[in-house]
Amino acid sequence: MPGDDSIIDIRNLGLTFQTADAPVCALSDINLQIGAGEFVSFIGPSGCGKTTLMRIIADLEQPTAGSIKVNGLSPREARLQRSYGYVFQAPALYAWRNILRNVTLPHEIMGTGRSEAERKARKYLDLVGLTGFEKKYPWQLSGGMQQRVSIARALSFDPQLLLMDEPFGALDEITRDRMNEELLRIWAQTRKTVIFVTHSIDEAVLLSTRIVVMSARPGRIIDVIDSPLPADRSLDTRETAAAHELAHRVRQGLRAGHSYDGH
Ligand SMILES: Nc1ncnc2c1ncn2[C@@H]1O[C@H](COP(=O)(O)OP(=O)(O)OP(=O)(O)O)[C@@H](O)[C@H]1O
Repeated sequence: MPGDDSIIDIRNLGLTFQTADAPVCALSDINLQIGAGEFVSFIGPSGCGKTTLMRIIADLEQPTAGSIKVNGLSPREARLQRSYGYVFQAPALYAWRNILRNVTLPHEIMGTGRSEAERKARKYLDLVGLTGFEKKYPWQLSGGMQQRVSIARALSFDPQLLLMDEPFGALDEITRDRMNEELLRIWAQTRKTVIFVTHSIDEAVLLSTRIVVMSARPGRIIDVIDSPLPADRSLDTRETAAAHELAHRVRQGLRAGHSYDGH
């Protein structure tokens, strides 16, 4: 269990959006600590606040209750220190820049010298298996490959923490399986702390060391499950009895969470 060295420390956190008609309570009473090297997935019904929670961690939204620390810092300080990389559902690549230049862009903005930016970009493109594609443009790559570029870009600052918001949600199942394998490999190699949002029970089971099950709006934590699966995993791990049991518990949590729906 993570202690004071938590990468993420969330206490009694809530967020209510003030909208024109009525306040929208997106998150309520969230408590969670995440330690270094964990792979934590958030799973829950649409609209339960998963993206909002990621956005709070990334300093893109401000909580209206409670507190949050990222790497021991406020989200704003953590953002300024580039403590995390963010991978969105869509790859968000620039069509007019080739793959190498897409990864070097944030470094250029930060004022990193060109050769250093390229060295980093090449290193992380290699890690995600895209050596040889540096000169291609995004439209010349498949969806899975484009998402690998955005993972390389997120990793290229060598952040301790990787935030991934349904990164493979738009991919077909076969590509998604391959990306899951890739991510297992990258995680084993880099030991980043990963926070991962998904709608897929299979994906959460395969990848996570902990699974956080959330209820329908207002998003609350229904269950936090430590994975009993071995560290060394492959797609076949999903077929084991332990994985089936884990999936069953996630499903039960999701079902219980739905009873909050409509209050
Ligand atoms: N800026 C905003 N103003 C008002 N309401 C918002 C705002 N952003 C999000 N919401 C609402 O807060 C709730 C949580 O949204 P969020 O996108 O975090 O859910 P989610 O769990 O990520 O959903 P999905 O799985 O569909 O991506 C939703 O009901 C959404 O409509």
